[in-house]
Amino acid sequence: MRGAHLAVEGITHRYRRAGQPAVCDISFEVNPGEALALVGRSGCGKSTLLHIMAGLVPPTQGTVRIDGLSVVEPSPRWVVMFQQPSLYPWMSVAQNVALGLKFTGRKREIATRVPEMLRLVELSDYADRNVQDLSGGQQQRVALARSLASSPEVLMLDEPFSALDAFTRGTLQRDVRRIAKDLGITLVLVTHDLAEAVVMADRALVLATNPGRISKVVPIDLENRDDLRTPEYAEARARLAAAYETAAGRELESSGTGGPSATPDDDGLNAARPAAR
Ligand SMILES: Nc1ncnc2c1ncn2[C@@H]1O[C@H](COP(=O)(O)OP(=O)(O)OP(=O)(O)O)[C@@H](O)[C@H]1O
Repeated sequence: MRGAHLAVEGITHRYRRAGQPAVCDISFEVNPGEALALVGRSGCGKSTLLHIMAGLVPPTQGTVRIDGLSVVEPSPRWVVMFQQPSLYPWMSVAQNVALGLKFTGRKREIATRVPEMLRLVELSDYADRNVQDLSGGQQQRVALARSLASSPEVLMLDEPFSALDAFTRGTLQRDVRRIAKDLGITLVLVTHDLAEAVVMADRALVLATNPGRISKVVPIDLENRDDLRTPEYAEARARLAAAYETAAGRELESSGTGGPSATPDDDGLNAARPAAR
């Protein structure tokens, strides 16, 4: 597998024709194999942006390109995992993992790919179990194996671990990052959990609200993501928290409810929208 390059070019989206845009003039790129987090307060447009990037929602304006190809519909090359694993309860673990291959005409690969994917997510011993007998964390691992079976170049995650307990969440965060890095997959993660962004991402885009726009880009250069007690982790987390608060402060300001004043600090990203469409 190999990660794809992702280019988001001048995306604006309005759910209602005359309403305020949910996201406004957003441009950024993600490098092949990079892990990017989209963070920001509830309602800043993280999920809207991810759904547009996955081809689930057509944007009002702008383009998303994956390796130069315009995204206009979902594809097995770019897959999304949601908070709910959406498994078929009457099927076994292996049958659920095989579904993507079955629906995309790759039935012949099932015999080799499914055991391989189950090994990757450490569920080999559960292949024949009914998915209903699995814990929430194990079910998310099944969903992950199903997503990976079609050899995607981009894996998009929409708060996939938020329903899990802290320990299971921490293990899955590290495992998903490790698997994506091992396979070279480009990762895009939506989360409001700053610790999750620091553990999983190489870079975080912090969004401000009303309308959703990029407020700040925060690089997260951490050698060690297994030990969260290091000064490097604390420093990265503090930097991200400061950017998050600035974005939230601006949101308070622009909605006219007061709040801390903030200097514009968008790294020129929204202005630097590529001209090509
Ligand atoms: N289907 C929809 N129809 C109309 N408005 C919508 C729809 N989905 C989202 N919105 C609006 O678009 C804005 C952005 O919502 P979105 O769900 O993308 O934000 P978010 O940052 O992912 O929020 P959260 O963290 O709470 O999930 C919000 O104002 C929301 O009310």
